[in-house]
Amino acid sequence: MINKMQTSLLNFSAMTVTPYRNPQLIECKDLYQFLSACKQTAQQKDQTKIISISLEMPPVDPLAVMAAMAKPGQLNFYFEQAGHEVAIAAIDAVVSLKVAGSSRFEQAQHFIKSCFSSTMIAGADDLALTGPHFFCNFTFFDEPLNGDLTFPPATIFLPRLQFSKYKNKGILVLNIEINQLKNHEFLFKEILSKIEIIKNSSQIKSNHIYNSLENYCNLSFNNINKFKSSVTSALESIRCNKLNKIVLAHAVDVKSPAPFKIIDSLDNLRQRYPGCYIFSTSNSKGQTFIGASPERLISIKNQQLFTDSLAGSAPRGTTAIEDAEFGDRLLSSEKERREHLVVLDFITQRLTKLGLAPVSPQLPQLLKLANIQHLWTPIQARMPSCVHPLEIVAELHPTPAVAGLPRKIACQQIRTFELFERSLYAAPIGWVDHQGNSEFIVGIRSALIDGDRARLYAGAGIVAGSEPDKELAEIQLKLQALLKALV
Ligand SMILES: C=C(O[C@H]1C=CC=C(C(=O)O)[C@@H]1O)C(=O)O
Repeated sequence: MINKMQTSLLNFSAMTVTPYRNPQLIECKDLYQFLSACKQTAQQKDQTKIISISLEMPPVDPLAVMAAMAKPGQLNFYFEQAGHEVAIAAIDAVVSLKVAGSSRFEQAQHFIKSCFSSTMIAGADDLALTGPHFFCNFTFFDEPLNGDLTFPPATIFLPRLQFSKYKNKGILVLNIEINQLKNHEFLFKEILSKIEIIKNSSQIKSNHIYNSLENYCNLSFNNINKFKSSVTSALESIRCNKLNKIVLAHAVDVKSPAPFKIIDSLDNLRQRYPGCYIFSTSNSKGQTFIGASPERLISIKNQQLFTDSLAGSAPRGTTAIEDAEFGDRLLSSEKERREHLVVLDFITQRLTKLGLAPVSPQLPQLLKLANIQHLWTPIQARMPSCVHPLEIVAELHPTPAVAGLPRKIACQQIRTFELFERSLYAAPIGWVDHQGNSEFIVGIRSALIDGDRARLYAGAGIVAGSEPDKELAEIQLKLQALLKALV
């Protein structure tokens, strides 16, 4: 049976069971009784398949929890915004869906809705990031070329364990299949042991080793000329009015003397890029997609939608004066402003089409990251309750910040110009919760890690007036920034 110390650690006095949307509050004295109550309630509701229990915990680092608990062969997800003191680790799947094709966002939405309708939600509900969350990654294209299924076009999963930290609070969400409750004594012990592992997750020892390209065997830098010739051809399409804008990317393959360490690389990324969204998502075959993206596709909190137009770039200066000069030049460049406006107009139109009323400032601002600065316009809108977050994702992806305009022609040309599969590069990666909250980022400044090999991706927007050498310099800047953090 549960002992007194464990009971007090879990603070069950604040705990409630909320079956479906009919709040029926049941006070529990300890976890064991609580599980019995869940079992009984679930038996009464015969459609219940999953129980989601949220518990307040000490504010342990979710990356340390990931290091202690994630195993190869599982679906895993990590997400952190260091500047906003929020991080989430999602480990292993209770239920998952993998689909392809043009209806993938719709299928994902139906899957999530149907799972939520058979989930009993219990425990702490007055904290951020409680309750079940579905973690999703979608590839850039809805069908892979050459049957590349490293990551399927859509992967959606409900984790067995989700540990988040928001400011000074830790939140554990356990999602449990109902049949596990049959043996709730065993389950109870298992939960306690997980709680112990989380509490004892030792801190990540930051070693701040930053790499340079010399450390790696570079497998594919020679394609760099191909990138420049693609930019030249794309400029020709723009000149002939076939295209207004296209975003062309380049991939670099590197081989390290030893397997890449995902946790250490994520730790490096969060230290170096606190203003970015640090992420990793692992398939169950040993490959991980990792990155530090400055670009938010959507963030929905309490029915308020936030998104960004992010396009137009300049390097950071080495002195404050040089940095301000680069920033001023970026803000006043007609070419960069045009590249930016295409994205802003597109997002505004797409949201309006869905019945939203987006608002944004008149002029772009500068978003300054450690290695680069961008033109940035934040966009806000109230979310109607009838619109699902994935409808917004489906409508926006891919924006002209990563594809181009007209979107269909740009996407066709990307497939002919780029010699590699984009996979999760520049694609939506994020989560959806049971209350309509959601966060999706665009998977840029990213790499696919497979043992000792990494494929790094970076792209740049091409519009009339773009110069192949400058675009190449921009993507090299982006690639180097990521490469330095991979260890
Ligand atoms: C496509 C990428 O960046 C986009 C986001 C911000 C600025 C961009 C640019 O200035 O070209 C790109 O549109 C990338 O980094 O791979």
